[in-house]
Amino acid sequence: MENQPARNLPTTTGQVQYDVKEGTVGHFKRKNRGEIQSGLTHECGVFGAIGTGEWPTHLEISQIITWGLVALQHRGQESAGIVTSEGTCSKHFNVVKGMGMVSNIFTDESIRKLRGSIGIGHTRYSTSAASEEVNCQPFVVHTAHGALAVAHNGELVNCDSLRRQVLEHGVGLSTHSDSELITQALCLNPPEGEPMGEPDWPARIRHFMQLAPLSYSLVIMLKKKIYAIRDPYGNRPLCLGKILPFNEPLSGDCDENREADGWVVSSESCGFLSIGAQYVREVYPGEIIELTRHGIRTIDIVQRPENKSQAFCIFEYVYFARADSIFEGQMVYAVRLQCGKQLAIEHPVEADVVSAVPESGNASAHGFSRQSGISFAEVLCKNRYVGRSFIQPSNRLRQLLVAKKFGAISGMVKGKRILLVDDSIVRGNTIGPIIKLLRNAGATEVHIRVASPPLHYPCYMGINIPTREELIANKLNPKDLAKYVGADSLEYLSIQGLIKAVRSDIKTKSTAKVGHCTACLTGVYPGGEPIKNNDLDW
Ligand SMILES: O=P(O)(O)OC[C@H]1O[C@H](OP(=O)(O)OP(=O)(O)O)[C@H](O)[C@@H]1O
Ligand SMILES: NC(=O)CC[C@H](N)C(=O)O
Ligand code: SF4
Ligand SMILES: [Mg+2]
Repeated sequence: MENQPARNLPTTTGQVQYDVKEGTVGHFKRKNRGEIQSGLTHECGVFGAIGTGEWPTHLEISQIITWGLVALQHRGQESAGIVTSEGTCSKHFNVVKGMGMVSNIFTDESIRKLRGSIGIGHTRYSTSAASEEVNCQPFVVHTAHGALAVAHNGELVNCDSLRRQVLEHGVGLSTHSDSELITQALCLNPPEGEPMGEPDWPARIRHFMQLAPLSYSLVIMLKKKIYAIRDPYGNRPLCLGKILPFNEPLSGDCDENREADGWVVSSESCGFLSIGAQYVREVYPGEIIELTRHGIRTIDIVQRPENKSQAFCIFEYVYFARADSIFEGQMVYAVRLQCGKQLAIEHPVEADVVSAVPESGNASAHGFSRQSGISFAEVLCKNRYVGRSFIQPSNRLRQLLVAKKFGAISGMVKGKRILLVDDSIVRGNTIGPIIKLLRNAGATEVHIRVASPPLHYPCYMGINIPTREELIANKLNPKDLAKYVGADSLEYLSIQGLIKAVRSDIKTKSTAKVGHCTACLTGVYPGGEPIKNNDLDW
């Protein structure tokens, strides 16, 4: 490992060097996570809100952020935090953070404590550093120019080398979190210096973005403003919403010039209507937006290296995002529907009923049903009180637990040939026990269709995709997997089919403006090849 080339920052050719070996930070990744999981675990959610006009604002900022985080709860359930500013003292922010779900941390009392006209929030699924109180976000640091709070979704691909750089500046870090590292890196003076000792935050942010190409969506709060930032590849989502005066209709087109009571910025738009906000647009890849009580403005759009494409995570469409969120001008639900239609074109089958593995498989199953003309029926009930991941010592117990998570609606199943759609197969823990359930309930045939291609490679950009060895597609081809899980047939959507479904309704066809990361499917990483290493701690 000592002999590895220096893994520093983007090279002049624009090649990103991914810190993939187990280093100081890597060692702490996934610490305390010995549980057996199914699926892809989620990523983080970030949220920010600001009142416009006179301060103190009449908006209930901390309540708005709490509801915003509740809507982003599916992105991370380990811990959450909110930091607010009253806009009067640059040394003091109000902070509430804790382990667990949003509704447990933010009680009426803690929401009251979070006074302010501006604030940011975070809900965490850890990818770098352990799931512990000390790593909860937003991170707050006190600089010579006042306090700074940062909430981060994503994972730095060059974390180790950036860490070394920051430490070389004499800065101490108190955790192994890449998000704390970002917070400290933002405090570095930009190379061009700063006028008269005043901080030039946009220059600092640009400097950080040049040091770290991937992967982040950030909300950064100062005493009186928020910066919303997406990495130049646009890998993680981030969008803008406008809080309209009470009683104004939220439907219809929204433009940035319409009068606003406040602004919100969020990983996903799914919670906007419930907080009285209207979806405006996405933050563009590389864009730095400043939100103040006077409104919003784009400060800069940091470009990618010339030969590199945009790389929005395609799995946001497949699985991570809530179906009622909007990305690239389209509803996630509509894309999943399209994936199901494409799947039916690629892998038709004779069956009596099309059904879904709830939740994420639902929309694709409806798409399959519409395309094939085979009617849709629910055949499984999901117990919402059984968690997504679980600790069990044996395969037998693990499989029994999956079975416990679902129940078969026998009346819909008995004597039927069932075509069952799921959004993804990762480790293969879920689908086998479900097939067994359906057969026990009297299904005569069970055919599996997967609305995404097989996963072959790990993700270095904020998603917990297991090691190659754990990914079932690296052990069994579709035919053998069908046999292994007890299906009559099993087929995946093709990579081209997924891309086609995702892009079919995107207005612009310009390849400079549209691009998706498919690295976990293809092994082609957005910034270039990662340094290969077998000790991946994923
Ligand atoms: O092959 P495996 O490793 O077993 O994982 C695949 C399953 O995990 C996910 O479901 P999950 O229950 O996490 O979430 P959902 O309710 O959103 O579908 C995904 O939707 C698949 O159903
Ligand atoms: N899933 C995420 O986006 C995690 C953000 C950050 N890397 C952390 O571990 O806290
Ligand atoms: S590797 Fe997969 S999960 Fe990770 S960002 Fe790319 S598409 Fe998303
Ligand atoms: Mg599922």
